[in-house]
Formats: sequence, structure tokens, C-alpha cells
Amino acid sequence: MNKLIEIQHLCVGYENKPNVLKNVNLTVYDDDFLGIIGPNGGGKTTLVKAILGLIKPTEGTITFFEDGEKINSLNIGYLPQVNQIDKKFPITVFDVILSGLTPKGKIFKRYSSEDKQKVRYVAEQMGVEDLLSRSIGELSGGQLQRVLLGRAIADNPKLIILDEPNAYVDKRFETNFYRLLGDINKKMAIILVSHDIGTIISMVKNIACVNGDLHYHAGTEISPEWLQKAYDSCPIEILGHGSLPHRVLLQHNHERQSNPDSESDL
Ligand SMILES: Nc1ncnc2c1ncn2[C@@H]1O[C@H](COP(=O)(O)OP(=O)(O)OP(=O)(O)O)[C@@H](O)[C@H]1O
Repeated sequence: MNKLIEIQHLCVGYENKPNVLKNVNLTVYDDDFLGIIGPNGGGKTTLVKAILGLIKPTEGTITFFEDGEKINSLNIGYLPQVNQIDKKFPITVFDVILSGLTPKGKIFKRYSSEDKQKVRYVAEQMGVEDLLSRSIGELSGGQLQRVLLGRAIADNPKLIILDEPNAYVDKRFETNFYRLLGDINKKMAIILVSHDIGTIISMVKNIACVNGDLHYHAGTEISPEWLQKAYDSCPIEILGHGSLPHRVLLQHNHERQSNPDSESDL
């Protein structure tokens, strides 16, 4: 187990909201499966954007490693939140997966026959090989999720980041998707952002709760007290599921609330 990413004293935010995250420290390992939880507006996506290099830290550092040595950049695959996908965009499944092979900064890359073969291989792994000529607007939520996961892993990244992947699908299909993630985790590290603590606990190796700052918990044996502390001022209710907390219900009447209608998604 080697370090893959080391985040030290990270502060990051936006022009009109400069202090979204303050003094965040986190290490991600090369075989990690890290779950990121936290209340709405706590800064989970902001942390992901900082790791992806989409926003610049105001303070602190994010360092990448390969085989224990510092490197300048890391190949990261990303599965975005479903609301960031324009399903009306006229693009086929084949081209979506192929676009995962485009090196950063090279939009007009010429694809080789090897690339095209790779697309077919990835599509088979994701179980979408029969959908390659379909446009993404014709897919179900679960199919789209697997196509985008294929795009994220196509270039054999060292890490994939999945932002709320369970928002794509019906609960009944989640098991298959998470089994797929278990297989992928044998080859690369995974960061999974999710509101669903039940999912996080059953899947991941380590947990971080992001709520303006970051509380890290190695392992998944988390106590209700840790959760309450990590979620800060949000009142939480934990429903028992065996000895594991299964679901956390929050009331969003504190100042980080970003969407008053989203109470039911937690
Ligand atoms: N582009 C932006 N410009 C200004 N403020 C932003 C921007 N994006 C996010 N924010 C604010 O930063 C804070 C953290 O947002 P972020 O999306 O990181 O939270 P989150 O934990 O991912 O939330 P959710 O669970 O609702 O997806 C929120 O208060 C949000 O309104």
C-alpha cells in the first residue's frame, strides 16, 4: 500500500464563497476505496474539483505519487453527478467511452484501431457491448451509469472518482454496480462520494466526512457518535441495520443548505 495522493492543509473555495474547505488533510492510498460523505453543501464536490485540478487551492498542497515517488500529475477517471450530463447531446455510447481515451489538453486526437478495440473491451467489461451504436439519450439510468463508468476507466487511470453514482439508478440495480466497482478496485483506487451512508459502509475501506473541514476514519466501523460529530450541526438519525448504521436522515435548516427540496435524498 503506497500513498497516491497527499492533501495537506488545503483551503479552497470560490470567488463569492472563499472558505468552503478549511485546513483539510487527507491521504489516499493506491489500493484505497475511500467513501466521502457529508451534508449538502458541505464541500464534497469542491474537494473532488480540487483533486481533479479544476479549482486552485488558496492554501495548502495536493501531492501525487507513483510507486512512492512524487509525480506532477495523476491520471484520474471521473464519473460526474448525473445532473451534469446532457442526455440530449447527440453522442453514441461508443464515442462516450472513446472520449475517455483522450489525453488531457488534446481534444482533436486521432484514435487508433487499438483505441477502438479498447472501447469494445471496456464495453464488454461494463456489459454495454450491445449498446455501442445507441445515442446516450436512449439509455436507462443504469446503462448510462455503466457507460460513464466505462469512460472513466478506459484510460487505465490510477484512481477513479465517482460523484453520487447511486443517483443514476434504481436501488434494485445498485448491487451489480457495486460488484463492478469491487472488481475495478482490484486494479485502481476509488473515491466514492455518496449521501447514502449505508452504501458507503458496505462498500468502502475508509471514510471521510466533509463538512467545511474533513474528519477521516480509517476502516468502516464507525460509531453513531463519530457520525454525529463529523456531520457537525446537522441533526442525524441513524436507523439500525444489524449492527451497522443504515441510513442517515438530516434536516437541512442550517446555513450550508443549498437546496431546500433535497431533504429526501439523504
Ligand atoms: N461554482 C461555485 N461558485 C460559488 N459557490 C459554489 C460553487 N460551487 C459550489 N459552491 C458552494 O460551495 C459550497 C459547497 O458546495 P459543494 O457542491 O462542494 O458541496 P457538496 O457537499 O458537494 O454538496 P451536495 O451534497 O449538495 O452535492 C456550497 O455552499 C455551494 O453553494
